Amino acid sequence: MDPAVDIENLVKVFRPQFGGRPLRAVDRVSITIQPGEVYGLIGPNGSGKSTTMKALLGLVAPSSGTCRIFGADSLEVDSREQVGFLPENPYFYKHLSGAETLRFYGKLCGLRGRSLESRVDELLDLVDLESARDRRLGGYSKGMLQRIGLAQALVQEPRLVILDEPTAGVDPIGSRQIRDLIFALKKRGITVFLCSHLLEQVQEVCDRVGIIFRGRMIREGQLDELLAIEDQTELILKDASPELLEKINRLVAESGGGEMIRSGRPRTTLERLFLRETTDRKN
Ligand SMILES: Nc1ncnc2c1ncn2[C@@H]1O[C@H](COP(=O)(O)OP(=O)(O)OP(=O)(O)O)[C@@H](O)[C@H]1O
Repeated sequence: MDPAVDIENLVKVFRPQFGGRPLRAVDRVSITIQPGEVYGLIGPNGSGKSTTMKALLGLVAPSSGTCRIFGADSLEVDSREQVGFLPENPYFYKHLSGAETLRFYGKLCGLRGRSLESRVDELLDLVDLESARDRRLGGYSKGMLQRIGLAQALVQEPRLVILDEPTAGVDPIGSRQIRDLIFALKKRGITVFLCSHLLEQVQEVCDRVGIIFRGRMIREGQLDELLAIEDQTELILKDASPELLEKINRLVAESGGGEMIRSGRPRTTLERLFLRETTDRKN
């Protein structure tokens, strides 16, 4: 099966219109995302996350390298058929209601009649905006707007959803709702490619993470592996008596009384890893 996302050696150089130095916004970035995975791209402001996503969507032409969606080159219009996109700053017609907005996008995707109406109902229910369906978007909160944006991205039942900062400007409760929606997408087998500055949320929802810094991918992997501290071992014991702990402290002896739940390396947090990789780095 083709990967959902296959970005190979992507380079994007922006050339200033009136002279000045060209900017290498993305520098030989490769990302492969398998169907059903939730992948998070993190990095400081201006590190090339949005440009990478736009190149994948065919909105920005790569200077070199290729981007493929389920095997189809991003420069071909057909590649976007299976993709839903929530941009960083989605624009909506403020005078339309939630239901009208989804109906509008549904029509653009070729839905009509009953199937359009039932899709609109289903999406409003999914993003928990059923009670606000007839209110104009001009009166929606930021969190509600992000959720209607997410519903819009799901109109044509995409197999891949690309979310550029889905929780930007959303309060913790709204962020939690969006996190739960991402879980719901994963449950349905939909591939999610997101970028976010909310590292705790990325840690919660993503299977794999890439850290991009000044256009380059500096770390990538399964969260478990990335967050493992290499030179330490952790023992988690259930019902361990003080005597047992003492024994363990003395010799790390065989347990006897307690039950070993898990042994492995303790985890750092994604936030600490991110800060270590980006702020301590000169280049
Ligand atoms: N159309 C453009 N023309 C010129 N430079 C651009 C253009 N789009 C992006 N850039 C530059 O490319 C670099 C990467 O920008 P990009 O938006 O991809 O970063 P980002 O990681 O998404 O940042 P943020 O977290 O702030 O959204 C930045 O220096 C930005 O100024």
